[in-house]
Amino acid sequence: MPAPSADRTVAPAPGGLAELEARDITAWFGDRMVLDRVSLTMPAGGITALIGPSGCGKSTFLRILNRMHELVPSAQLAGQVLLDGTDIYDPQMRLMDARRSIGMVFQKPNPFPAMSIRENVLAGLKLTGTKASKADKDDLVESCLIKGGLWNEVKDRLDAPGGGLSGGQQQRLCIARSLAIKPRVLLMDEPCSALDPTSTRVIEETMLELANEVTIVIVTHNMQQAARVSDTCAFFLASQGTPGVIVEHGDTNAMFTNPQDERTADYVNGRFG
Ligand SMILES: Nc1ncnc2c1ncn2[C@@H]1O[C@H](COP(=O)(O)OP(=O)(O)OP(=O)(O)O)[C@@H](O)[C@H]1O
Repeated sequence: MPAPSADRTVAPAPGGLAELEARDITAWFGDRMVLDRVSLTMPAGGITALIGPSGCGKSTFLRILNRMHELVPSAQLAGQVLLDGTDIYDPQMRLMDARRSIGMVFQKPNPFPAMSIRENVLAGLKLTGTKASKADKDDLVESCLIKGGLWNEVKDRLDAPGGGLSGGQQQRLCIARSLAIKPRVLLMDEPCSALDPTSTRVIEETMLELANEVTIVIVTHNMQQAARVSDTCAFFLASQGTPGVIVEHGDTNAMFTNPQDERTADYVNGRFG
């Protein structure tokens, strides 16, 4: 269980909770279009789940939301991603600022294995050139590990290597590391798919607590997980080699109990995918 957020919490990011809006996102790898004019608003302080069968473009869409798509040499993109109204692709916006505001947690936990737990949490400060006193760093390590739901398990061994933790603990360490640079949005690409049910439950509880201070977008193949954690949901589909589109989006409860599109009903009820 994540420790209850007591006296010390991660201070809200400057600017507070942020809405993320994707407008008319079209994406290509080489000549191949993989997303076709996808628009989606991800509400501030909410958890939005991206669901859909394999290959429909969910991860590509997620990576576009913090400018990771452009790391692939053949990748191209059209459209806008607005963080509280500011386009993260605007030439005035520095790449570092976009990535700093919009953090990412990956499918496979990727702590720096030889670095200590403490150094892992603080790694983002180094990368972003942020200076902090020893006392501030101690506070930050503690508050981020509390928020990541890991503090109680590691508080007596902060100098032990991050690679010595279990898979679930490593993933929570990665969440704590992301929080240390105070992102306004946290993107999570199947964060529990490599974890056992107990670790999955702890991460889900952590997410529900974090949503008070950071907007969350999660890609998941697990329909129960989408139903448990998300407030809103978007169903992606790429039928027969066509680019991915959003077939339906909206309130998660409504999409699971009363989907408007037959294809959504078939997918959420496990009839394909
Ligand atoms: N680096 C890449 N180079 C070329 N094509 C890619 C690359 N990454 C993804 N694709 C293609 O883009 C399409 C969308 O892939 P993407 O990984 O976004 O789908 P997904 O819905 O996240 O799938 P999954 O659920 O299996 O992770 C797929 O057809 C995939 O083959």
